Amino acid sequence: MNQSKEQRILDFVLQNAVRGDPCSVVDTIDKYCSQKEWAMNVGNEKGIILDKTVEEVNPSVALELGTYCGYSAVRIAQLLKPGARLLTVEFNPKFAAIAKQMIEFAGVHDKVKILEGPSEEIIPQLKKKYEVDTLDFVFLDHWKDRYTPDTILIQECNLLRKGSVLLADNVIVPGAPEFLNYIRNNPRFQCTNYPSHLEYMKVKDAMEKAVFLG
Ligand SMILES: O=c1[nH]cnc2c(O)c(F)c(-c3ccc(F)cc3)cc12
Ligand SMILES: [Mg+2]
Repeated sequence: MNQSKEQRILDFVLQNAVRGDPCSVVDTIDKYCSQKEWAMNVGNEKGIILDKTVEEVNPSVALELGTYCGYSAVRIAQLLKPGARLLTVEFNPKFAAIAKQMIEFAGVHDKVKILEGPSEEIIPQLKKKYEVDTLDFVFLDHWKDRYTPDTILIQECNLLRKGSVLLADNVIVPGAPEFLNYIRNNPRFQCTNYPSHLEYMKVKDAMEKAVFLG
C-alpha cells in the first residue's frame, strides 16, 4: 500500500532526528519539506513569529486548531512552562495518528493532548470535557473558512479572557480575507499583522495576531 507524504515525513524524522529533542524534530521536518516534499507545516520563518508570540503570552492553556503532522504542536509545547498544556484539534484521523507519533518522538507528549474531530464540535466541549477555564493562546492553522466561525464560537463558549491572544496562519496564502475583515473591525480585538512568507517558498504570506480586550 503506497505511503502518504505525511508518513514519509514521520519516517524521515524517526530515522534522522534525535528522540526526545523537539528542536531536532522541527529542524528535520523543515529539512525534508524544503528539500524533498513541500508540506503545510508553519515552517521556520513563520515558526519564529509563533515562538515569539508564545514566549510573550507564556500560556498556561493553549489551543491549536489544525495539528497536521504536529510540527507547530512540538514548537509550541517546547516553550510551555512546567504544568502548562497544549490542546490541539485535528479533523483528519490519518494526520492525527502521524502527529501523535511525532509528538511522542519529540518527547513533549506530557504537555500535548490531540483532540480528534471537527473544531466546531470540540470547542463547545473544552470547558466541561477537557476542564478548560479560559484559553490564554489560540493558534488558528486549520481551514481558512473556519477561522471566523470558530473565533465566534470560542467567544460564545466564554473561552477568552482579557488579554487572550489569537494568532492566525495563512492570512495571505491561502488567505483568510473574511477573517481579517471580521477581526480587524471587531472593537473587542486589537490586531497586528506580521508579514512573512509561505513555508518553504518565496511567496508572501502573513500571520495576524489579535488580542482579546474583554
Ligand atoms: O489548509 C491549510 N491549513 C493550514 N495551513 C495551511 C498552510 O500553511 C498552507 F500553506 C496551505 C497551502 C496549501 C496549498 C498552497 F498552494 C498554498 C498554501 C494550506 C494550509
Ligand atoms: Mg498554515
